Amino acid sequence: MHRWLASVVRSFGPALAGVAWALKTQKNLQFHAGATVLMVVLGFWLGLATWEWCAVTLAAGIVWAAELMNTALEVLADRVSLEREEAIRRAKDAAAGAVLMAAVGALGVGLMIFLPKLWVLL
Ligand SMILES: Nc1ncnc2c1ncn2[C@@H]1O[C@H](COP(=O)(O)OP(=O)(O)OP(=O)(O)O)[C@@H](O)[C@H]1O
Repeated sequence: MHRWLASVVRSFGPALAGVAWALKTQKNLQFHAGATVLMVVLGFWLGLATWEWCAVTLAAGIVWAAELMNTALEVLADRVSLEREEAIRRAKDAAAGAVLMAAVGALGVGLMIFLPKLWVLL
């Protein structure tokens, strides 16, 4: 149990370094970070219910995960070849598509939760 816990904690180091590196270098992730901060501020201001926090947290987490996986795939693809390759184009496009789908889902969740509350206030 103690060894298992120690290895779990040790694996946080590289994982956090990966997030930090991606945040420093990837403009899209910086945009997601800004959107996440805005979401949290708005959430506290509007007093979201627990289930609403669950929905927006899950939606934001999926977008972060998709963007980080997209970044990982881009790094690996560029390591494989910097030449124009059909397979690399398809792989990068599919990974970018995953981010797009996650972002569309998150936008839908955000609109459904935040819009009615903002509407009442305005
Ligand atoms: N080696 C390649 N061969 C063929 N097409 C490529 C190649 N590299 C990039 N592309 C095309 O250019 C697009 C953008 O790829 P790029 O690696 O520049 O991502 P990016 O602009 O950094 O994307 P993101 O904004 O998600 O970080 C890809 O989706 C793909 O269509």
